[in-house]
Amino acid sequence: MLDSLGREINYLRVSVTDRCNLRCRYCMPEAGVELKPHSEILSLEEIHRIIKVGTRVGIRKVRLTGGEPLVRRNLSRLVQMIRTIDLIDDVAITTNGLLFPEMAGELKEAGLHRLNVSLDTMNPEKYSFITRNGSLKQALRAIETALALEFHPVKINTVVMRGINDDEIMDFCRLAYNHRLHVRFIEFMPVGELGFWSRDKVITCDEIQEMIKREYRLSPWKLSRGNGPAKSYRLEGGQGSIGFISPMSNHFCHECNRLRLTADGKLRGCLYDRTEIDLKQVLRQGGSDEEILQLFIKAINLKPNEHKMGQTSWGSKNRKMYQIGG
Ligand SMILES: Nc1nc2c(ncn2[C@@H]2O[C@H](COP(=O)(O)OP(=O)(O)OP(=O)(O)O)[C@@H](O)[C@H]2O)c(=O)[nH]1
Ligand SMILES: C[S@@+](CC[C@H](N)C(=O)[O-])C[C@H]1O[C@@H](n2cnc3c(N)ncnc32)[C@H](O)[C@@H]1O
Ligand code: SF4
Ligand code: SF4
Repeated sequence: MLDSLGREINYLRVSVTDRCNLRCRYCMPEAGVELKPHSEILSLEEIHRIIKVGTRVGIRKVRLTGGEPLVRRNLSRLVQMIRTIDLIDDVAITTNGLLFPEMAGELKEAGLHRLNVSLDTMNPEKYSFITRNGSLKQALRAIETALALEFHPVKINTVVMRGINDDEIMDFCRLAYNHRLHVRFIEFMPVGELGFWSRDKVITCDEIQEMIKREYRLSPWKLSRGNGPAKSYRLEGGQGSIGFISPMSNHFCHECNRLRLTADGKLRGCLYDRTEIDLKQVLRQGGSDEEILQLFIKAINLKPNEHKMGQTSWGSKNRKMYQIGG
């Protein structure tokens, strides 16, 4: 379905849990995280039903995210259930990867098409610092496993933060040059856990690209699956590719194609905008598919034209990134 700006909405990002096995500094507080009780979280059947109704407004692509999607019990079963919906042609997850090696086989069998692994550094101490105690070794094993099982494409999400990991930009390029990986450099957004964000930590994608161009020739590139908000390039002569996600310096709201479903059943038209539509209440009161469909249409009609990251602050009332799914 087209929204009021003529944007075709065909992508649903589903947060399957607000729990996580890491505590990244920019995303979650170290302690005192208020988690929703299980009864408030959508069941697999509820998620499946919502996605199925979503196909009637044109949803074709689903991403499972969180919190950490791999900590959700029976995630593979959910993938399998989503794959039974004929009109959905792309099922992906965004994950920190730590639990992936043990689950990779069952996810592949369930029909998962592809995954994006978040990795901000390849230095073990820094990884442990950013994630508050995560093991880099485990995250790297996830990437190796994904390549070995021939998930394609395997994307790496790297949030670039000045003074934290900007000295590793060329290392990430080398990773993409030497392996069949797609590394995306993401501008640091003032969303989520703002204590760690500051304007001077933001590095624009233009700056990053300038740096890379001194060493590599880039040619524009389109991936076979999932060309979300990233502008992608092949590194000439290399095996993989790189991409840039620039929500701060050059936002992509005019071509935004997505809705978000929170783990507790709220539909959001925008990562930044606080407006939410309660699907769970309608579902649990015995609402019909037609009623759910109308709420999808309402969410699409309420989608803002663009975010206001530069002008309004995130505010303590907004949800955290782990509650929305990134
Ligand atoms: N501002 C903004 N940032 C987004 C949006 N979607 C994703 N991002 C950010 O981009 C990064 C990568 O997101 P992913 O979860 O990998 O999803 P994607 O880029 O849509 O994935 P592909 O389908 O593989 O292209 C994350 O850091 C997100 O927070 C969005 O709609 N708006
Ligand atoms: C919230 S996480 C959820 C999925 C999974 N736990 C993971 O880390 O991949 C989704 C993505 O949002 C990104 N993210 C979180 N906070 C961000 C911020 N302030 N700016 C840019 N990206 C952010 C993370 O790096 C991650 O790639
Ligand atoms: S970015 Fe992902 S892995 Fe890190 S705390 Fe947030 S939800 Fe967890
Ligand atoms: S900030 Fe909102 S409108 Fe802009 S791309 Fe992201 S979700 Fe879409």
